[in-house]
Amino acid sequence: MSTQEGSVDSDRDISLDEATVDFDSELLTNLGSGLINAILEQEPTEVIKALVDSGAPLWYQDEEGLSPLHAAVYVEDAELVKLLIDEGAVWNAVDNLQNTAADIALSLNNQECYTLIRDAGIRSELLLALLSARSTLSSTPSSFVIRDTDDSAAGSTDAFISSKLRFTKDEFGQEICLLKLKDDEVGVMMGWEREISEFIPDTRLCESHSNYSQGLKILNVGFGLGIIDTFFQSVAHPPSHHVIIEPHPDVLQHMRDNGWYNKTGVKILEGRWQDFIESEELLGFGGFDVIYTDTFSENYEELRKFFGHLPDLMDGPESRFSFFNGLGATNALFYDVYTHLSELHLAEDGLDVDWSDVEVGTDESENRWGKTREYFTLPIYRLPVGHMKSI
Ligand SMILES: C[S@@+](CC[C@H](N)C(=O)[O-])C[C@H]1O[C@@H](n2cnc3c(N)ncnc32)[C@H](O)[C@@H]1O
Repeated sequence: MSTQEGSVDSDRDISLDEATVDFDSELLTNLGSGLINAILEQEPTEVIKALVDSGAPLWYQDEEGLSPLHAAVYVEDAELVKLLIDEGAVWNAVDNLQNTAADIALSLNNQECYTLIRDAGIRSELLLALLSARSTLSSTPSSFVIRDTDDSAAGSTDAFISSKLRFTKDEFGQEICLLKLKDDEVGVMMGWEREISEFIPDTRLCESHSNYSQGLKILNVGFGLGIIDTFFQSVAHPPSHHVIIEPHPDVLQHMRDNGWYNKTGVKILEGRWQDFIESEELLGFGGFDVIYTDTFSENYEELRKFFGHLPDLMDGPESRFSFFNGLGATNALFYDVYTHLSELHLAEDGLDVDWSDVEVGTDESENRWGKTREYFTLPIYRLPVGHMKSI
């Protein structure tokens, strides 16, 4: 066969392949839109099931981003929602307005549909966490929490630590810390979080502890603006030991400039928590009464690893643990799934969690923090306080 003949044959192969792909995608589009229409027209469940069995794709989304699951929620058919989930519907697909099917259920005040989808999300994320712990599973479209592939300074610790930070004051005189990201600056720690931090040390973590009057042993991971550490220092009975783990050179310099290295009882461990977690330098304190962590640039997988070290770090059943519960906080469903996921994972590590709702989205603060609050757009912050389960 000549080279020329060969290229004619391969050209024909390519166009045959293209024709097959076109045919397949047209078929799938027809099946997908047929399924969505059948759901919206409230055809009997058996008809819908037959369409799914004959290959109608549950992942299909029409021009408006509507999926079969969105459609089932629009017609408020909980039985169908369950069927589609059991058949593999994508629980976290968003339409063109960025609404998941569960968001639609919330807006319709349909608790049953919402809970079915939320629980599917929790199951899916739990499974992915398990698989990811056992293998080198990479991110999948249905995982939003377990693996975060953001390698910018906002999502990667390495990039974050080598980025420049700017400590400044905003127009209202509040101290803020900004991180340079390409042409933009992102808030690493913003004043609005004070509302959350203020709530933590006195009431939840410190005052009710039986060692409070003799000075608690406190561990904080991630100094940031030092809001939480300042609160820990300002309680009526200051900590006997106050360990702060912080890796960023600009933050460490800021701590130096503000006298943190000279405070009584304060020990600064320069590095990441991963560098110290099994070290004598940290474990030598012999168990902490209060532990808090908020590392900004790490994903849930890292937080989950930190949870696993808590039994070694906590002094006993009276010790308390809290963390900045901010992952998934741009969407009510994702935040709910993430909150449940962390509760289940903490339970595996032997901790019970009490949750308190803190209002952070008053109209005034909404305008006040504008773009800098884009990573937490919900009106309610769910504050966790964990205790070791007593045996
Ligand atoms: C959002 S700020 C913490 C804010 C703090 N809770 C406050 O009250 O101001 C996050 C901090 O975590 C630090 N950080 C990031 N990765 C870390 C890691 N692996 N170990 C310890 N600290 C880390 C950052 O340098 C930053 O100072």
